[in-house]
Amino acid sequence: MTTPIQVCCALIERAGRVLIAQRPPGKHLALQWEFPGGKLEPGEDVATALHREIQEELGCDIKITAALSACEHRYDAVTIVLHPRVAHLTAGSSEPHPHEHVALRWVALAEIAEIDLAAADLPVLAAYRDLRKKASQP
Ligand SMILES: Nc1nc2c([nH]c(=O)n2[C@H]2C[C@H](O)[C@@H](COP(=O)(O)OP(=O)(O)OP(=O)(O)O)O2)c(=O)[nH]1
Repeated sequence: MTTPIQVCCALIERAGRVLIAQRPPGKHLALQWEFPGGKLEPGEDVATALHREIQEELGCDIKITAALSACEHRYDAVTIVLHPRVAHLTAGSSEPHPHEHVALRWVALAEIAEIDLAAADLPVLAAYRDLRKKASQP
């Protein structure tokens, strides 16, 4: 069995919505939607990798506000361990632009079920829904 690839991703929140990005054609999971992020480089921790990836992919700066549990997912060709973080854009950040994705969308949780999300992201989404539900309870 091959060693899993460590991948970080950010659930960037704004005004009750979360940013999702559509993967380019010709890559693994072509045209599916994901949370922006990417592979950790050797020796990198999740936060460092995520700040780097978000700068490279979207040209913006984030502040991480919460960590969700890591989830392992086995695709046919590769196994990944996804390390999700909840975040928001910093006050001085540029607007996100899709440098490496086909498209970006800010989606409400109520509409995200309709989106063709990468399979590894489904448990991430469930954990995020729980977090938001707990936060809204008195
Ligand atoms: N960034 C990201 N990758 C995800 C998510 N869900 C999911 O299954 N993946 C998979 C897709 C890829 O197989 C892997 C991440 O690889 P990537 O291709 O985005 O990584 P990278 O940005 O470092 O790109 P590259 O150097 O391989 O071109 O994790 C997600 O929400 N965000």
